[in-house]
Amino acid sequence: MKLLILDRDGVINYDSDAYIKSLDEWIPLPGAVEAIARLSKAGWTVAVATNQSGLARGYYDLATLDAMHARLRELVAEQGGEVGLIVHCPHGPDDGCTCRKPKPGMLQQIAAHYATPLDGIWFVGDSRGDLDAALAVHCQPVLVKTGKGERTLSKPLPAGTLIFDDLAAIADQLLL
Ligand SMILES: O=P(O)(O)OC[C@@H](O)[C@H]1O[C@@H](OP(=O)(O)O)[C@@H](O)[C@@H](O)[C@@H]1O
Ligand SMILES: [Mg+2]
Ligand SMILES: [Zn+2]
Repeated sequence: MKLLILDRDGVINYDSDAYIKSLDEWIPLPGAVEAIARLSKAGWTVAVATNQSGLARGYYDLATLDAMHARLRELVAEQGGEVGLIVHCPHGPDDGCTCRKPKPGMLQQIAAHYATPLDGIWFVGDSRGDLDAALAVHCQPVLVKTGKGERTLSKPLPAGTLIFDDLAAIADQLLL
């Protein structure tokens, strides 16, 4: 199965150290919507695994998060593509959940949904926790330089991590 799993903030849309707290703050990165559409039109399933501790922190509610994801789906659909399963972790760092990256719970949830193994599946993120979540379930860790990617790149990376400028470059590579 051609499955690609993406982190959201810093990969699909701009991220902020102040969190993405409203639909207005949710702004796609250049080329990201087009990249998802190109991939899905070429037969790829593009799923999303995103930490959303802002919910636990009370910065925004589930309706706002859902509106962001509806906007993403709408924009990709306008380009003739579609977005697969979007899974989020609503918990805070101290909640001890199994889904907050770097734990791999969301990746496992996506694999179960599509009844497919995760080995070698690319998981694209901008933070070290994304890369560690990938490694925990034998996904291929992929770092983009957008969002917190440059910050992540300033420290040693897990061996074998693939590095790309942005999601558009990843689509170019996968669609070669
Ligand atoms: O990159 P993904 O997983 O899609 O989402 C990250 C967001 O949930 C937020 O995660 C927070 O980390 P803490 O949850 O406070 O550790 C901070 O890094 C914020 O800047 C960021 O917007
Ligand atoms: Mg991120
Ligand atoms: Zn969680």
